[in-house]
Amino acid sequence: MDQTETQPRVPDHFTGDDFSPFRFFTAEQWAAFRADTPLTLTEDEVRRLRSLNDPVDLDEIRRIYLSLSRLLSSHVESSQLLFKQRKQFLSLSNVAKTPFIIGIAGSVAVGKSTTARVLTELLKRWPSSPKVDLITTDGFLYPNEVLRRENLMDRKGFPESYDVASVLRFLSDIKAGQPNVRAPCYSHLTYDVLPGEYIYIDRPDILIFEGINVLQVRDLPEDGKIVPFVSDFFDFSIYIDADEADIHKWYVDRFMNLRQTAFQKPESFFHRYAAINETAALAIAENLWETINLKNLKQNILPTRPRADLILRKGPNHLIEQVALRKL
Ligand SMILES: Nc1ncnc2c1ncn2[C@@H]1O[C@H](COP(=O)(O)OP(=O)(O)O)[C@@H](O)[C@H]1O
Ligand SMILES: CC(C)(COP(=O)(O)O)[C@@H](O)C(=O)NCCC(=O)O
Repeated sequence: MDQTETQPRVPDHFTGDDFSPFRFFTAEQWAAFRADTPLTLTEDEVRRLRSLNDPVDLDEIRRIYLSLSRLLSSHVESSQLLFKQRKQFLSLSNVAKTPFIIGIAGSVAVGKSTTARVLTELLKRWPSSPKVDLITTDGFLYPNEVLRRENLMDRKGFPESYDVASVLRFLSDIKAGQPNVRAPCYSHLTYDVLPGEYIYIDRPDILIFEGINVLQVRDLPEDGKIVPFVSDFFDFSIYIDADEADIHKWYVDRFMNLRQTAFQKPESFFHRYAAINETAALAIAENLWETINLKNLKQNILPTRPRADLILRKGPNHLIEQVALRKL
């Protein structure tokens, strides 16, 4: 039996009732919360920040992202105040600054990278000019060599394909205020972790941590050992949501589009799919979606949606139509 059939049904948070832990807004209602937040990005900059096939434009920044930026600003301010008060309470003088960590979760191909890059730029442009860094979790995937050895190549993106201990070490060092904490890098072109390549994160004010499984809850070890979850390190979390049929279409469209671009490069892992005919390529994309990414969405990603502080729900055209904000 397909394992997904045994999973509990995920409640649909967009039917919102009095008992829901979320408040629900249409994109238009949400846009009003922007108040006097200034627009600090240009159309050209947004074009450069968005991923292939993502139509996000300045209207979407005005409608959705400025209110989100304002909300995040109040969360960051409150957490800085709490940090100061806690320092006074404990009579501490020399404590390292703790970065505010924002987790961004959602399916493969839902547009997490665009949201993460747009938010990084908007937050950097706050009047306080905070240092904002962005890390994607794909760098923490095991290298293909290990995945092949463990027979996990068709489980890429599933919890067992990540070096979770490394993720936890990274986040714990970041939260401890360590300087130059390194994170490994991933290439979508070679479809592998880049050996010996790292990005160094040096005491940012805000870290955006983006990846499909960042809200995952793991099984507790039977030996009673205490293990943190990745999301224990988050101060705020966002889940990017859309209908399964829409994400499926975006994944397949992007794959077909990549055939004309990235796959043309000889070093692309998918180079062989640039040469085959369209029908055969379509069948490959459908198969990758069905057997890996959809399975992962149903089994591991969608069940984490209710754990987010904010859910951004997209319509078929990739634009955000509804926003759900966790009640305090
Ligand atoms: N095979 C690929 N070759 C090149 N780029 C890719 C490939 N697959 C995905 N990407 C790019 O990698 C980024 C991350 O994609 P993904 O993990 O699906 O998350 P999301 O679409 O939610 O940002 C996107 O910018 C996407 O365009
Ligand atoms: C690398 C990914 C698992 C995404 O990882 P993330 O950045 O969210 O950690 C995904 O893009 C992927 O490669 N999925 C495997 C199936 C496929 O090739 O689409």
